[in-house]
Amino acid sequence: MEGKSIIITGGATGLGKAMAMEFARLGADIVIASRNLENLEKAAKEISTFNNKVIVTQTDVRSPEQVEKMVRRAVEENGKIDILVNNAAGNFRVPSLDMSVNAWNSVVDIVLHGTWYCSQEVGRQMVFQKTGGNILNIGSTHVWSGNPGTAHSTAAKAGVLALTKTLAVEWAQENIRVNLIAPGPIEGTGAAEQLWSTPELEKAVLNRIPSGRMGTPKEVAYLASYLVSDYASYVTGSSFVIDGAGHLNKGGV
Ligand SMILES: CCC/C=C/C(=O)SCCNC(=O)CCNC(=O)[C@H](O)C(C)(C)COP(=O)([O-])OP(=O)([O-])OC[C@H]1O[C@@H](n2cnc3c(N)ncnc32)[C@H](O)[C@@H]1OP(=O)([O-])[O-]
Ligand SMILES: NC(=O)C1=CN([C@@H]2O[C@H](COP(=O)(O)OP(=O)(O)OC[C@H]3O[C@@H](n4cnc5c(N)ncnc54)[C@H](OP(=O)(O)O)[C@@H]3O)[C@@H](O)[C@H]2O)C=CC1
Repeated sequence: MEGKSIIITGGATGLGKAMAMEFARLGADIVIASRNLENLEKAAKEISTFNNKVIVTQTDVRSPEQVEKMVRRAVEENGKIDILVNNAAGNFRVPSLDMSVNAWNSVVDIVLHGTWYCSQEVGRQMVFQKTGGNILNIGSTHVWSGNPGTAHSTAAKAGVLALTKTLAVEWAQENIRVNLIAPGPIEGTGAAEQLWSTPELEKAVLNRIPSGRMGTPKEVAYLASYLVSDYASYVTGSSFVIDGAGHLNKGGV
């Protein structure tokens, strides 16, 4: 990944930071973008221990104007963009019958609209550069299993999966690959705080995973590294589940 210029939204925490660290270890220049500047600066310090360039940009992916600024900044600093990881997301548990309009909009705006704004802006830049490139979206296994209590996130992630396939076909001639990683529960991340914050919830989540444990952020980062690298040069329009077989039926009666 030497010399590659990579934007990771939500790159200051959880899976985003783990991917940023791994891409940096492999030699890439990193731009991390999210809302909390303090988190961004703290993460940048850690990511720059690999002697690569790390830029932070305070960006709310729900704003097309802020996304445009983020892309302009990345191009000014690094001269180009090779890879975009659409990782930023919001999620919380709320019964569907009680969900407010704002609660629905807030999550769908971050997950689906934010992914679209970033993809379109970066896609335009990659076409302008005539370099090709690739986009990696972070989805969720909930798209296939459903997940009571997170209708907003699950529906938005399904939109992201459909967008992945559509853009992969539309932009294949531009040599832009578009893929998706669908993680199951990963330990020590924002999802843990939002979705299994009590011991009872955590136990219920663990119970559904045949491998008997949650994944780690590093395991997701290793898969991401493969997908954005040239080892995956013929892989596009695909989704990759990483969940210890959690989306499959465990068997038994
Ligand atoms: C296997 C896992 C799969 C996927 C995992 C992940 O994605 S993990 C990723 C995990 N990481 C993250 O999620 C990190 C980022 N997450 C966040 O920043 C926030 O959770 C956010 C998504 C609410 C966005 O913030 P914001 O400042 O834009 O929003 P705001 O504060 O203005 O609220 C907007 C509306 O939502 C309402 N509402 C909020 N919480 C709850 C609740 N618990 N209950 C009910 N409702 C709730 C709130 O009341 C308001 O509606 P109202 O009252 O006006 O009708
Ligand atoms: N961890 C898990 O078990 C799973 C995670 N996923 C997916 O993995 C990805 C990472 O999740 P995880 O690491 O758990 O969670 P985190 O909460 O650690 O990461 C979410 C990141 O998104 C950023 N973000 C949220 N809203 C916005 C916004 N409006 N604009 C820009 N950035 C924003 C947050 O930063 P800030 O608040 O500062 O903006 C934060 O850094 C998400 O796409 C999630 O849906 C999917 C399945 C399982």
